[in-house]
Amino acid sequence: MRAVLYFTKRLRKFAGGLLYFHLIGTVLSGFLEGIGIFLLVPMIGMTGMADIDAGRIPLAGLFAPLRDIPQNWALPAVLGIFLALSVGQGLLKRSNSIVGVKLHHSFVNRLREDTHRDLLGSNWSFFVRSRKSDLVHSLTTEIGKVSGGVTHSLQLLASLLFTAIQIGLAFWLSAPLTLFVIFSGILLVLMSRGFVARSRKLGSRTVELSRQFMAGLTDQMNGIKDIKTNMLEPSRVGWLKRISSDIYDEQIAYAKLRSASQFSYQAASAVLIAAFLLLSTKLLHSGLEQLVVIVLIFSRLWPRFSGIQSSLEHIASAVPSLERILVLRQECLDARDLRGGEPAETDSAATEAWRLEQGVECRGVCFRYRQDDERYVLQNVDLLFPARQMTAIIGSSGAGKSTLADLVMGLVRPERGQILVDGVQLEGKRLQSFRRSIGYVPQDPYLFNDTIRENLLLVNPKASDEEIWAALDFSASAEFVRKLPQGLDTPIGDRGIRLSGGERQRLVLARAILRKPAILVLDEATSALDADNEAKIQEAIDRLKGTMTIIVIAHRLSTIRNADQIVAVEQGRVVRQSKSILLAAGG
Ligand SMILES: Nc1ncnc2c1ncn2[C@@H]1O[C@H](COP(=O)(O)OP(=O)(O)OP(=O)(O)O)[C@@H](O)[C@H]1O
Repeated sequence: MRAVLYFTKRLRKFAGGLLYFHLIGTVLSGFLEGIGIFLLVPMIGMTGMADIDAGRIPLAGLFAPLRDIPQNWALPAVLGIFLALSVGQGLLKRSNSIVGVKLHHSFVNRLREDTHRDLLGSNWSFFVRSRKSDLVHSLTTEIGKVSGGVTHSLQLLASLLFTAIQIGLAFWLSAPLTLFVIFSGILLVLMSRGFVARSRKLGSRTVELSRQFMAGLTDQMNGIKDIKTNMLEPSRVGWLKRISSDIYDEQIAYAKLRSASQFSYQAASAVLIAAFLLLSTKLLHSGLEQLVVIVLIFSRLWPRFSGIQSSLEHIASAVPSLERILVLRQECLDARDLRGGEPAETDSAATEAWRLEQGVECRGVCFRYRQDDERYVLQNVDLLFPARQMTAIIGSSGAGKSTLADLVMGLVRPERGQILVDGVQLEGKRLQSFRRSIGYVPQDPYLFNDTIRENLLLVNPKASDEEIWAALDFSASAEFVRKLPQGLDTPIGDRGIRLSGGERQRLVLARAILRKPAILVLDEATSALDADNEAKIQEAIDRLKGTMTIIVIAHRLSTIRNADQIVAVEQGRVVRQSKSILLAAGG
């Protein structure tokens, strides 16, 4: 019931009056549904066409004027009223169902957009510890399940309202019989609590299985080259077979549960209707007309009970997905990127780029990825990256070079110590502004499945073609882009798969430069390049010296030769900062 309340509260907050409008529309439409048939008996009775004691039927008085209609017009008049009621109900149902679909989808869209925004607002550490496929799964499959929960919550609310009205009407017809049915209904609800609990359990299992499924498939697609080269296809086929069989078992279990619940309802209905007829004829001596009306009402009311039960089962199976989304959103809020509470600015124009005047300083910085890690990745780092100078960071693999760059860029925060930019610790908007002024080329550059132009414009949507070609020239990519059949408008495939590693690296470098950054961070950005292209980029970087702050993480001596400062990181500590010693050692 907590989930129903949650859905209802959210829906009410989101849709306001429209929710009530929709619910009333649904109730009215449900109420009118079949009312034509229900009223046929009193209407025909009132025309005098059949010998029915209309006086014993409620609402019959409404049709008294039918008595005055000439006999041969009576049937067309009755059928006309029946037709008008049925068509009116159909039109109401149609427009109301459209309102319902709009309400439902706009609510789900809002939930997805909010969750997505919360995700994007989370800090880098959050992404480091999360499985990406789980996040995609939450935004797709789990929100899809929540969407089903919303539909059933709307149906449930309408059913409850409708049932309440029908019960009122039934009470008016016969209080003892209504009490009997309500009592049976309550008994049934109590009996079927087990079904709801089991639906919820199965819902949790579904979520887990589909997460595993998506994670496995994502891994497989990302590592398809390794799979092919190592001939791992049979093991992957086996994996899919196993998980498909688990999903099959779980789906069958759910189908069995639902059919068992429906069967018990059907059986209980048959018993109830038999007992009900016996009670009304033998004990209460109800007349035929009254009995017909009561049977008609309960034949409409009873399916509602089973509808309520079915909705509760559906909602229960959607609850684990909803809970996962709520937990995820809370985790995102706890891992907000920017301290001070405000979410990341989505409008890039809203924050001015930072102009670095003095430099970025690490003061007693200690960092580890997890609080329970014994070892710190970086320990007591004291270091200044002076503005408009080039600093090279060297060190063995795993020494902490990339982590140091992440700290400088404000992607992760030190556990102890401070990162000062121009002498101040950055928070909120100032941190955003600083981030906007960084051009970054990672070790494993990412390109989107789009054209070269779109990939470049991502960081500077207003860049002209001239600026784009200048950036391509800088990164020694202009030549290969010109040779492509569609030039700048060439699609580059998933993660830029249609380009070579070196071409991808050069494009990402062009993208970083197009941003006109105040700080350029290159994390082994030339590792995939041949000597010729590396030399060209080296020259270009040399030309940039003095115009921007450059931080280069490098293994090759050629990359660091022209650096103003060289920082050696070893096992999380900055051990050397002297350029002459290193260059002398390197020959
Ligand atoms: N996301 C992460 N979670 C946990 N530990 C991490 C994570 N990223 C890096 N580490 C650990 O932090 C240490 C430093 O990693 P880092 O990537 O900074 O090294 P690096 O000097 O850049 O290495 P390389 O030259 O191989 O890129 C390593 O021991 C690594 O295992």
